Amino acid sequence: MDYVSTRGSAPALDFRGVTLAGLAGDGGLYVPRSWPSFSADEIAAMAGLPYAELAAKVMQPFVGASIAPDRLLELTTQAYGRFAHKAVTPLKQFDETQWLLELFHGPTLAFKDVALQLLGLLFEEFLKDSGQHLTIVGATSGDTGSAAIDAVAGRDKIDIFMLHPKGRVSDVQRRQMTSVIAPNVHNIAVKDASFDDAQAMVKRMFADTAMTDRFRISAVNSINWARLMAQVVYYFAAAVQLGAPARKVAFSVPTGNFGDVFAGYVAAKMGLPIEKLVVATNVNDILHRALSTGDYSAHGVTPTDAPSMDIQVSSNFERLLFDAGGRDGIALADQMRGFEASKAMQLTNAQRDGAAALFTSARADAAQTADAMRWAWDNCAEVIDPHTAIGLHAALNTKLPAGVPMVTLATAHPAKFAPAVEKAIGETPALPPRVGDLFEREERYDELDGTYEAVAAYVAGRATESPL
Ligand SMILES: Cc1ncc(COP(=O)(O)O)c(C=O)c1O
Ligand SMILES: N[C@@H](CCOP(=O)(O)O)C(=O)O
Repeated sequence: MDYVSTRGSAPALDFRGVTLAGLAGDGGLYVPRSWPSFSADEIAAMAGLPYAELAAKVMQPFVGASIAPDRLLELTTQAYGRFAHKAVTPLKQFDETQWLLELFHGPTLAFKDVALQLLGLLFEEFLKDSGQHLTIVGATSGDTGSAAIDAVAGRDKIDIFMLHPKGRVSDVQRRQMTSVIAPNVHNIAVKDASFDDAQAMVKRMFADTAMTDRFRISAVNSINWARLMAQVVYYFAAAVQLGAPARKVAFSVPTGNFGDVFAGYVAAKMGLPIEKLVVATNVNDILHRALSTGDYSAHGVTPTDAPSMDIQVSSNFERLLFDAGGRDGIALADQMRGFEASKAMQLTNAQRDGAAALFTSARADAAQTADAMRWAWDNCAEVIDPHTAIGLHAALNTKLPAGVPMVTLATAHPAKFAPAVEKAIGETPALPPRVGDLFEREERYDELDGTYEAVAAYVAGRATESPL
């Protein structure tokens, strides 16, 4: 298996190469050259497998010769051994058609743990015996940061620099990052910035030879293919429990950077019978507008009760535009350069038609988000977080053929966003005991002006030089 860039000019790499590279050298994102697929019999045989075994089976075609099958199983067993639920991503039933896939049983209480617990181990696997040191630079609207820090804190050959927009993550999210006191963890609160600003700085660093000549820079955001690969697994886990391959299943996915829902697209490409993928956004609705009208234009970020989805420039949408639009990297590079300059672009007919075959979309404002939290509480005594509620709102408003179950991805534990949950349902969700003393821990982070120069100088002053 090798990987090509969505912008057509970076060299193709194997799995080890894309994992360590993060972003392609031409500014594009890596995707597999072709999609591996499973037969109906192979999918049927996945029913009942322990999660770690299923994960190794689904991911092996992407990993190829970079890791032997037995070793991959050891890594998935270690990664998912830290989850608080034996099923890792348990499925709950709401009613005859609506289901909830709980993805927040990892160490930092959000779906990011599913991929990042593994990615931390993959980095270590690929760095051992290499003499190289990795400088991870990431941007977070709250959840990626804590999950990535948990996954790499204390590792010898890795430094992590995590940028969050100051004041725009929840208190729990901030403390989960800033209370990890380890010599290789560097938290940066970027002043007067949105997640999009922070993400743009991270991408710029990958193209800055003054940095890349000295440091081996990599990514933990979903621009890194390995992140998405690990997220494909839970689509298989849920669908086979609900009767796949004999029965189609639909998924509603709270969406920001388009990584989670793109993993669903990959699962469909691999043969999983998915009826629809519902892209659920908050009022930062660029993806809903793009999928429903073809207009992909960023209107500025509005802070909401679902801060992790306060995103307007969705990195992984580029992967869909590439694949669904006919895989013309050179044309896409041109289109993306236009978008980067004007923050607006029109999808081509091929991109729109390619996307429409599987995706639909919906948007939830503040009142609709709160209504969905109340629906889950009143009808099922289930406390859900605002991000999950946006997915549930979309799920409840999507028409499906009879007999097709709808699975909403529960992307975060409600206690991460307790004030918004309490406002909606009058109940305050408690933090699970494993993070119980969070509010007593010391916090450590630096504040920086929101300029690329300030961030680059900060990283350069603390990172360890490493040859490529
Ligand atoms: C809780 C939560 N839900 C949903 C999302 C959106 O996921 P994605 O960015 O993969 O679309 C995020 C952040 O990415 C998140 O942290
Ligand atoms: N919602 C994310 C934003 C970054 O997305 P990623 O999936 O690309 O890492 C967050 O919580 O940080």
